[in-house]
Amino acid sequence: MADDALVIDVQGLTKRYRGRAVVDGLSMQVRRGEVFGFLGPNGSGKTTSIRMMCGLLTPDAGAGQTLGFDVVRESAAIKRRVGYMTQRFGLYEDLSIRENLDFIARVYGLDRRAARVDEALQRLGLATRAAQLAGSLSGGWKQRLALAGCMIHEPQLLLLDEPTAGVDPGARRAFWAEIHELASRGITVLVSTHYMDEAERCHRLGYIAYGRLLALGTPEALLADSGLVARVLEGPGAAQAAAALSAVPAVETATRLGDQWRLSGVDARALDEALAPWRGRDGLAWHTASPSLEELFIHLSRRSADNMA
Ligand SMILES: Nc1ncnc2c1ncn2[C@@H]1O[C@H](COP(=O)(O)OP(=O)(O)OP(=O)(O)O)[C@@H](O)[C@H]1O
Repeated sequence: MADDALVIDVQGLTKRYRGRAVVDGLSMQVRRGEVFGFLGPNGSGKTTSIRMMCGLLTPDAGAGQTLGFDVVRESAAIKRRVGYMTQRFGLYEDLSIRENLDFIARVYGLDRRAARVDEALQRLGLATRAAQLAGSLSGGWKQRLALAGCMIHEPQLLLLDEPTAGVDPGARRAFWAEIHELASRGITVLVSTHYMDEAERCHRLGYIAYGRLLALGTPEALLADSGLVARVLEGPGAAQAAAALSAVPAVETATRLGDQWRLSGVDARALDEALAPWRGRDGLAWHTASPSLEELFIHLSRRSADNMA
């Protein structure tokens, strides 16, 4: 497969449960080696979308290919080439680290089992602790072991469903360094997340709400296209001003960050007009700032709720 080959190319994927479309007409493409993130409120259809694209769930309508195979007719071939990690990690706590990896290798019916397990242990830096029970590992190490487990059959596509829930920032950084290392070797990664620090590490993001893909692009492009602006308020009067301004329609979010407050919205003029009467009151000062992904996320959530109302 060429470097710029499309690993995922789907059109109109739809899934219905009890007559309700939980994913409605999903069309998208993902290139080889891309780290693609799905964002969206709880229950918006992220997991269902990922599962349909990876042969784990049959769509009720739509068509397309993943890794060159038909998502409806050749789902078994796709499944064999996919590594899937859910937030529960799926480890056996009362088996050792080596036994967990060996078990997964057996389930996949792999050849060279012992060698593959040894390679995974070396890669993880866990060779000397191979006999330790998985249940005794810290959250960060459990996560790395789970990642090693879902890579043992050398999949070309990796699915990560909220992979860093409950893992500390240091372990998260190490995990993401590993994800990008895999991507640089040509492995494509689909990740669903509620964490903005994970979202900003993706090459591209898709925002899903009510089963529809409402925005798609790089984090930078999504922020630029949103038209959002932000203002940071400082000084003793900041809390009082932010409390009053949060009722102004142009203010979409008012967020406290320690002693500072951030306001965001799409109408820069209305935002500044609302702020103007507060200048200098109680030493209040403010400056412009780039909008954050969190502010973008809230903006998109509100907009989609308004459109669906
Ligand atoms: N097997 C099923 N039967 C019936 N409804 C389902 C089934 N699987 C998912 N759903 C519903 O489909 C909708 C989308 O679920 P999905 O798990 O794809 O959302 P999500 O965006 O991944 O959510 P979260 O962020 O909470 O993980 C939800 O309303 C869910 O209850």
